Amino acid sequence: MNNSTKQYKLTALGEFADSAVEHAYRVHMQPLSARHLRVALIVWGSLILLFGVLDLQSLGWSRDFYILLVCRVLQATLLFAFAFMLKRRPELISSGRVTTALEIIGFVLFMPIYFLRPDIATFTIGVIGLMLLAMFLFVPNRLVLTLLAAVAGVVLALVCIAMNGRSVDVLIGAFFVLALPVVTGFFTSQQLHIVQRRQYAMFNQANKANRELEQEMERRKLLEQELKRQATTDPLTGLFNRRQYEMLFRRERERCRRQGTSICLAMADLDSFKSLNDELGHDAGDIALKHIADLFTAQLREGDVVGRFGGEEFIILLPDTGATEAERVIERLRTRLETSPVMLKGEPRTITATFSVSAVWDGETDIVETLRRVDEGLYSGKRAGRNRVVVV
Ligand SMILES: Nc1nc2c(ncn2[C@@H]2O[C@H](COP(=O)(O)OP(=O)(O)OP(=O)(O)O)[C@@H](O)[C@H]2O)c(=O)[nH]1
Repeated sequence: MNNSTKQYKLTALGEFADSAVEHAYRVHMQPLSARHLRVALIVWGSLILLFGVLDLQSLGWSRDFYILLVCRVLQATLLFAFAFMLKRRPELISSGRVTTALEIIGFVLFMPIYFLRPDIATFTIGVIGLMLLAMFLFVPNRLVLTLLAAVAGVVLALVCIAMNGRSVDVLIGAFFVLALPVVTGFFTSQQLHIVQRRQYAMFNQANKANRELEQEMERRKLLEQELKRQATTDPLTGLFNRRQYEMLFRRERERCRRQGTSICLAMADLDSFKSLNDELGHDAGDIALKHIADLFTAQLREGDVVGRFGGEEFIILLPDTGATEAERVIERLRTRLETSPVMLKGEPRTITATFSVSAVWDGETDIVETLRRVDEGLYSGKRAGRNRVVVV
């Protein structure tokens, strides 16, 4: 038996064995049960009043008629009042105690008919039988409580018959007449309880499976985004990696070509970074790389694209920018780097870089061709003494 089957196990009385599940079920069913009960109460009260016409026919405006009328009006008022209350407070039915008390009071108030209308005694027993059956089928309540109210009704009826001096044979006959609807009602209602709870269990299981599926889809989406991020960015600086950069270059190159604007590519190679690593350690070198990545990103326009090409080399794509403007931007970047020391091991450390910048020429659709030229510029910048911008 798996967990879910165990959780929704049913007792012989058609309730969930797990009290928390049973409680949740009753709360779930409360609005519907309250509506059903309100209809049942209104029909029940109306029938009780309607049968007063029959009393009048046979008793006339007699004392007995008035006693019966008071009983009927009391009963109907009680039922209508409860139906009205249920509209505002449907939670009254969730424990079943109020409904059961009402059923027993209903039986008590019904019994005077048996004494005051001996002419229809057999008919009255039949009506009690019908009431018992209706109680099981139309009054939503816990099966065990309905059974309790029904037994109380049968005992009351039998006591009334006995008090009326009827023979044991009549008593036994009445017992069977009343027991039959109780047994029939009990087993029919039990099946209804079981079917409704099975539907509820299935509904909950389907909901749970849906929720799990949604969570799994969400998890996969996040995983996919994370994988994509890992595949496209450099883990240390968060900048685009080489593979992604090549794709972005082609896209921006094509966009600028369509719009008839220029596009420039620049590279920055940190100066003497090896000695920084050797002196302060690899971790300090990482902090410096991160600092430079943040500085470049902060200094450039939103449309500019910064990437890390591995090691201590950065690449900068400047879409919609001519060569003169690009040189100015890159020179500003170089100066800003030179004047923004980074704190390494508690000491400010100035880092410089050699830059090379070039316009992407017509016909250069692949980054490799432009890169070759920019790389040469970088090389000559290093040879010329570093910390400078070379335009190629
Ligand atoms: N901390 C750190 N260092 C790196 C990383 N990638 C590359 N480096 C280091 O960057 C240094 C690059 O050294 P070189 O290629 O000799 O260049 P350089 O010392 O900057 O000298 P020039 O470029 O000629 O000015 C090496 O020491 C690499 O280990 C990294 O991710 N983190």
